[in-house]
Amino acid sequence: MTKQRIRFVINPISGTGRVIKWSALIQQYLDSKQFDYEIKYTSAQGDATTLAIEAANQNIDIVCAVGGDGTINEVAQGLVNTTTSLAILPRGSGNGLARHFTIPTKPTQAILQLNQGKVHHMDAGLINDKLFLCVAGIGFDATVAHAFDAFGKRGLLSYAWLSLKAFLSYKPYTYNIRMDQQSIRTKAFLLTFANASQFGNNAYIAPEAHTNDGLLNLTVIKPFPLWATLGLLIKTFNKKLHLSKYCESYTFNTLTLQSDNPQTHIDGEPLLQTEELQVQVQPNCLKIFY
Ligand SMILES: Nc1ncnc2c1ncn2[C@@H]1O[C@H](COP(=O)(O)OP(=O)(O)OP(=O)(O)O)[C@@H](O)[C@H]1O
Repeated sequence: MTKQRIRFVINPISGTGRVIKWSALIQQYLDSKQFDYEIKYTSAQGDATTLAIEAANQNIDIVCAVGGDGTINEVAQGLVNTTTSLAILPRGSGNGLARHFTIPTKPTQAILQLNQGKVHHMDAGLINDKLFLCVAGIGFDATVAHAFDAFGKRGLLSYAWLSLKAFLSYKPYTYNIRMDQQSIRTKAFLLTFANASQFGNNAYIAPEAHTNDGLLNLTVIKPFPLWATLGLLIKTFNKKLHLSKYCESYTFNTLTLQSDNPQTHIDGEPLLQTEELQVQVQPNCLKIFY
């Protein structure tokens, strides 16, 4: 059997909490009969893309992103439309894409799962020419992503605190959307463009989204009364959000959106945009190994 070559691209600053000794764990648990591997570390933003492009040029079979959705996104940027597959060892705060593919969040189990991995094909999304793999959006979640970025302190507690603070003063915007053949004008609490089903932490914003259907999903959460908040949260974690009367769900190939809201996010990373948003699916553009 020919061995597969894996390049691990580790973002040493991803995640919070204890330091994980990836190199020792990979040596111990990755099946050396199946794989030859090398480990590279990022030292700045953008490095993961450079390391992934280099690996694809060397026909390395798999580049495994070790980090959060930001690192995965950077690796994927280097692998789209190549024969090299993306793999994931999750080490972020939300791990939306990894959880979508039921990749374990425990390091040892995630490495052991690589030993059973197979290649699958997936779509991605483009939002104003920037790649997203999991979700991108505008509205409340983007406001929180911007606040989180500016806050400086990471972790779930900071995220929960900033979400609560933003929620108490949030004013919904009006959006003009042109989606394939359909036009919608709507006020919304948030709009999410989803390739995969969740934001991270098993918060299913688009429970019906599939990464291999050649389509993106749009979830529109309409403004809702305060008393409906708990029910919406419960539905989000129970994969039932699409059944709420405050939620509208669509699938699309291409979409343009105009609004006065300048704050968007891509896979949870904040993005400021002034022009209109253009979102489109990139069908079957990436191989993923899990
Ligand atoms: N060595 C480095 N030093 C500082 N920043 C880095 C380094 N390597 C990568 N980065 C940047 O770190 C950012 C955050 O990475 P990542 O998303 O993996 O972690 P996270 O923020 O902890 O996870 P999550 O997105 O799930 O919250 C990325 O935008 C990446 O460009």
